[in-house]
This record gives sequence, C-alpha cells and structure tokens, in this order.
Amino acid sequence: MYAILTKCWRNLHGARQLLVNLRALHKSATSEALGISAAGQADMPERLLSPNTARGSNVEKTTLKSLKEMPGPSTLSNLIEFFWRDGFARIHEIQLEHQKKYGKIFKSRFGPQLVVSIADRELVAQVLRAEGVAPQRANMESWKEYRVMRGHSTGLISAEGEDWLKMRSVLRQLIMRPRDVAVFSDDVNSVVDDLIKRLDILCSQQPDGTTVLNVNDLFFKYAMEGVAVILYECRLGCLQNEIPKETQDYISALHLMFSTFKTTMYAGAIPKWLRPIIPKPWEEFCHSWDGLFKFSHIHVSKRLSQIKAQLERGEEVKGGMLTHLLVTKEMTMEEIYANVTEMLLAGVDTTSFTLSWATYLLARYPHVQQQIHAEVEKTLGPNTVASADDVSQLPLIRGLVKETLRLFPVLPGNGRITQEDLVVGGYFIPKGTQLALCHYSTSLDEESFVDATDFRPVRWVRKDTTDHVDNFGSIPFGYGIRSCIGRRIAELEMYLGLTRIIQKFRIEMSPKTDDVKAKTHGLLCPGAPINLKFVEREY
Ligand code: HEM
Repeated sequence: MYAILTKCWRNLHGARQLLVNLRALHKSATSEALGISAAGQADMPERLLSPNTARGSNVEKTTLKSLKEMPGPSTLSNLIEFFWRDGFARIHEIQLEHQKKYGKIFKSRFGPQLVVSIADRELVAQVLRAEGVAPQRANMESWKEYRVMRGHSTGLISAEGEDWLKMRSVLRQLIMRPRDVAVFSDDVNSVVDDLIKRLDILCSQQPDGTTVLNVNDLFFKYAMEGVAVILYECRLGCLQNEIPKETQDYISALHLMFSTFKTTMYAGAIPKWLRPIIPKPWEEFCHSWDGLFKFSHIHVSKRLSQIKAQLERGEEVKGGMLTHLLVTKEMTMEEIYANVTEMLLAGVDTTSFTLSWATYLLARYPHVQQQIHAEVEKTLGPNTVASADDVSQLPLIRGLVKETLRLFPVLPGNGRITQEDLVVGGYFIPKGTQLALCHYSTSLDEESFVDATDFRPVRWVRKDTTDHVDNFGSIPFGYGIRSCIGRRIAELEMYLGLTRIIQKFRIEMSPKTDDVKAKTHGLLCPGAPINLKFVEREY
C-alpha cells in the first residue's frame, strides 16, 4: 500500500535484520525454558546472547537485554502523571517527554499492565514489518463483552484472529485502493456543495460576514455526511438547517461516547465485580453503543428494503459497498451492522479534526496557502469542480493532508500486542506484550523531518517518479495488513473538501483565535475552538 522511500528502505532493511523471531532461531530455546510467562509479564532471568552469536556466526556479538533492564517511569510517577496532572489529555506531550528522558524504547506500568513504548521510526518499522497475518491492536474485551451481551457481531476494530481476517478480506476488496473509492467522487462532491452552502450561511450569521466559529462543528457534520453517503448510500441531512431527529440522536450517542471518554475507558479497566458499586462507566459505555448500533440498523434496513423492492420490480440493483455486502451475502447481517457501525465511529472525528487543523494551519501560514491556491487555480481554474481523477494533479493538496497529519496525527499513538517473541532495539520482548507505537514523537523527530515543527506540505511532493517521500516517522493511517481500512475514503473527503474551500475562499485567522494547542481526548484534537475567517476570493 505504501511505497517506501528507497533511501528509507535501505535503513529499514538493515534494521530489519535485528528484529529476530526468537522462536525461529532458537527452536530449542522456548519461552518456558527462558522463564517467560505466556502473558509476557516476566522478564528473562539472565542476559542472553543474541541469536547471531548463538548460531556461532562471526557477526559482532551483541547482548540481549531483558524488560527488567528497560528504562521507564515508575508506576507511582505514572499514576501521578495521569490521575493527578491529567496526563490523559497530554498523552502526546508525555510521549515527547518520555522519549527525551528514556530514549527510543521504554516501559511503563499501569497497574498490572506493562506497556513497552517505541518512539523511533526504525524500530516502529521493524515491528510493523514483522507482523503476522492477523495483528492484534489492543485488548478489546469490553467491546466484545458488550457485543456478546446484545447478540451483535464484532466489526473490524473489535474483531480478532479468523473473524477479523474473514471480514477484512471482504472489505479490503471494496475500499482499500484509491480507484475503489474514486467511484464515490460525485457523491462526495454533492456533500462538498452542501458544505460550502453551510459555510456561507454560517459566515452570514456573523457581524463581519466572514467568520465561522468553531470550525470543527462544521467539519464534523461534513465528515459524518461524507462517510455516510459511502457507508449507507444515503444522505443524513447533517448539513441542513434542521438536522433530522434520528441523525441528531446518533450525534448525541457519538458525543456521549467521546465526552465520557475517560469514564468509558474505565468501563474496560474496572473489574466486573466492581460494576455494582461503580456502575456509571459500564452503563454509559453500553448506552452509547446502543445508540450507534441502532442508527446502523435503521440505515442498513432502509437500503435492504430498497434493494428488495427493486428486485421485486425486476430492476437491476446498482450501488456501492453496502449494496455489494447485502447482495453478495459475503458477510452475515450482524457482521454488516457491526462493520458499518464501527466504520462510522472511526470515520467522523478523525476526518473532522484533520480538516480543522488543515484550515487552521493554512490560516497561520498564508504563504503556504498562497502556494497551494496557485496550484489549485492553475489546475482547475476558479470554477472547475475537482474529481478524484484530478487529485493526482494536485500534489500540494495531498501534501497538505500529509503534513497536517504529521503535525497533528489524529491517533498520536497506536498499539500492538506481540504475537511472537521479538527482539526490538536490543530488548527481548515476550509474546503477549502490549506495545505502544509513539507516532506523535516520531512525527516530530528532526532525524526524519528537517525543521520538524515547521508546516511544509511541499516536503511531501515528489520531484519525479523515482523520488519517494514516504517515511515511517509519519504513518497516520498505520501500516500494513491492519492499517486504516477507511484511509482512501477519508482522503477523498479531505482532498475534495479542501480543494473547493481553497478555490473559493482565502482562509484567515480570526482575532477570536490565538495559538490553539492540541489535547488528547482519545484522539488528538484542538484544545480550544478554532475560529476562522473565510474571505470569498475574487477572480
Ligand atoms: C483522517 C482520517 C483517519 C485517520 C488518521 C485514521 C487512522 C487510523 C489508524 C491509525 C488506524 C489504526 C491502524 C493500525 O492499527 O495500524 C485506523 C484503523 C481503522 N480505521 Fe481509520 N482513520 C481515519 C479515517 C477513517 C475512516 C473515514 C474510516 C471509515 C470509513 C476508518 C475506519 C477504520 C477502521 C474500521 C479501522 C480498523 C481497521 C482494522 O482493524 O482492520 N478510518 N484508522
């Protein structure tokens, strides 16, 4: 999926030699023999020689270190950081602080849970390149428990192993490549039309006629409408003056999920026996999921009825992903409900936060905006509506999205539970260990990105076809077989939305907005409302 920078590949390939599957190399030295528990919590009892040495090669001798030897903050300092200093809102900053203090790889303990953090692009690349057929991101027990309780299936985010593999292989055929989603170009553009109309209305409601307060509200509605037109093959009315009630109910359920993020996070962390005493987190968690599943039921059932009616009339049934799933029955109805529910959940805030940051950065860096506008004007003129096919002619629009996601990766960190014993950065990491891949700190690493805190979309533009500028320092959609399945949908929405906005308006900072810092609230989001001016361009 990602073309890897040739230069980068050489580095990575070298580094990859270090990542050794101990099982393969030490056939006789099992984890048990090394005193490593299945859950991966125990450390090696003593220092081991590296596999190369063990095999008697003349490769330079290196020594494997155990998790015990890995640096990291103490449990107490972690507790203070997170519960006393509200570290949950600063997870991204803590990544940077810990990387500075403890280096490229460090461990943290959250009660019984040990987490190994990896804050180096080459080590991240090693881990992701060595993944098996069905990587696991995190412990999803509370998500699974809710689904079992209600008789729902798991979807791509919550499923594991065979179940995940089966659903992923169906969905990846439908939406993983840019050309798969290019067919939705007209549908997305009809949503962009409504975005621009809504933007005009919001501006007209302000005394200066140009300001939009809290742009994320607008982009949230755009992202929801945009993803739904693809997932449900219908319009929801998010950008209308009067939002339909069922859509409004869904938005409330989604807001509940995120506003109670901390409490719902505890829904998984609080042991079951404590639920009668502290019931709120689990109740809120179930309540918001009920709302999300209900919404998918309504819209999937609507599409199913339409298809049945078309078939009864003897008409040909045409449609997108949902129609394909309903007609081919490659998934059960429960699997379809669960997947569209999880995709809608994953596809709204991620895209809207990125659009908010992109427009904020354009306002803060007018000379960059000018460059991008020049490209759009040259390619499309003032009025041509961009389609998916035009995107290849707009490298700076693609660079804008990449650079925004580098500076503000919506998922500042990602997780993996190791499915084999691994050696990473000279440490022995037993199977079953929770890894945290620190994308925020690798994105801001000067070794990967010169003047890393500068906003420079042009750094992603290729000089020619042999020049690749992908970089494991910034992989905002993840990498490999478990990467974001909605990447191409999100990109299409963002490319078409941003191109039209830049074509039509000059974006400026509003005096009501100063420097907006990021905060982590599950996702990396603006820490304060972003208010911007959209001044209509004169051609
Ligand atoms: C700017 C927008 C988005 C960003 C930055 C983003 C980022 C990510 C990341 C980092 C992951 C984890 C990948 C991994 O573990 O390697 C992920 C997973 C996922 N994303 Fe996205 N995402 C975005 C938009 C979307 C959209 C629009 C959808 C749905 C249409 C979506 C659906 C999913 C799903 C279902 C998964 C789980 C995939 C699996 O486990 O197989 N995402 N996303």
